Amino acid sequence: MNKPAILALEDGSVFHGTAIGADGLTSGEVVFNTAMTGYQEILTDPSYTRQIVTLTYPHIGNTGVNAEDVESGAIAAAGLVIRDLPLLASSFRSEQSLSDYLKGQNVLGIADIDTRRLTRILRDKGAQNGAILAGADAEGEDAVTRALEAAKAFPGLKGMDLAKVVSCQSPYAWSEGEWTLGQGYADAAGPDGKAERPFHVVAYDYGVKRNILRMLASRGCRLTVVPAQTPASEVMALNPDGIFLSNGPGDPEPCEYAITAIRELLETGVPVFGICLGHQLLALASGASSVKMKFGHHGANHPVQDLDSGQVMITSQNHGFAAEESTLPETLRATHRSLFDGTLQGIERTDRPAFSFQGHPEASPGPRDVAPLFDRFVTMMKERR
Ligand SMILES: NC(=O)CC[C@H](N)C(=O)O
Repeated sequence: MNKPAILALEDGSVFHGTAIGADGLTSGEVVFNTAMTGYQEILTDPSYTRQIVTLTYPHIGNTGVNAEDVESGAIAAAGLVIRDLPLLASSFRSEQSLSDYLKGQNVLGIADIDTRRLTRILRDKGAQNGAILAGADAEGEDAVTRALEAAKAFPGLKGMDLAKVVSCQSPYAWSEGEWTLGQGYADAAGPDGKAERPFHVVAYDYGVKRNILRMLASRGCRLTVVPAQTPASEVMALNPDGIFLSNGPGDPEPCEYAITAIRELLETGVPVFGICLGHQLLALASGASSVKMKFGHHGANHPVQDLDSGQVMITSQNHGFAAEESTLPETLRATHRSLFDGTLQGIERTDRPAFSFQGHPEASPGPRDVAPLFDRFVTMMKERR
């Protein structure tokens, strides 16, 4: 039997639907993602911590879920909102239904609501704080009032430091990702899987997605992943060839520990590469400012222009904050811009081997246009030798 669920937004909007995950209450910032594929990667992307994600593609769950397509150890999103959950999951890779997956991880989901109406609200008014009530909690005369109260009680992501909350507790080595791509290997040895990977990269885990680590490993990087609050001195003691700044949830501005460490690391001249939150943190550490966007970028087909070559790339995106181009200091140069709204998508330091990208070059929802950015990082490490 179908169980009821309610989604409420801080603006007073209420949606009645069906519970497809765990019972109970969840709150967070409600955002919409326009990708047609990749719901499992989206749910497990740590950048979605404290966000309730609605997917604009109407049928979600068609291919079930499997143990391979996760970007982290567990679902990170605070809840899922969809139009329609198919009755049957059909794929040779499917191990579980989306509904059982949500329930097994105690994550709430709501289906059978008008996600187009919801998305219009989020586009017009901006991302909204919201709440889902599901199961017995969504019953009773006061259920709507309770949902609205929970939506209004969520403090919002502005000012929220979540990178250190989702980060790993202690350093670990990462080697998954077959070393197949040429750029990384020392001149004599090919990527035969026997030679030692030539570059040691220390990767800050602000909420890192696993495919980023695989992309680096497949280019000949040995990785040491370190907690978000690791001081610069400890990173330098590991003798890195390069430093990677990961994606992650929340507002970059309160991450003082990261901004301070990055500032110190930039002084050493070791190559630095940042993605998404890591990009925003590189900007802040270099003296630029960040802003909260109206509804952000969450999708898999966003056109981004390389300002040097003029080339337009189709990119995967997931961010609600942005480094502001008008605040870039002399030492930072804009390298990429979104063709949707003109916001900054890439920067490089003019005085240091450091660059970053706002979108997700590791995601491959079809297009792989931005993957060469990883090669650029490897080339930088090679050149520094
Ligand atoms: N994917 C990310 O790293 C997101 C960065 C940041 N939390 C934002 O929303 O802008």
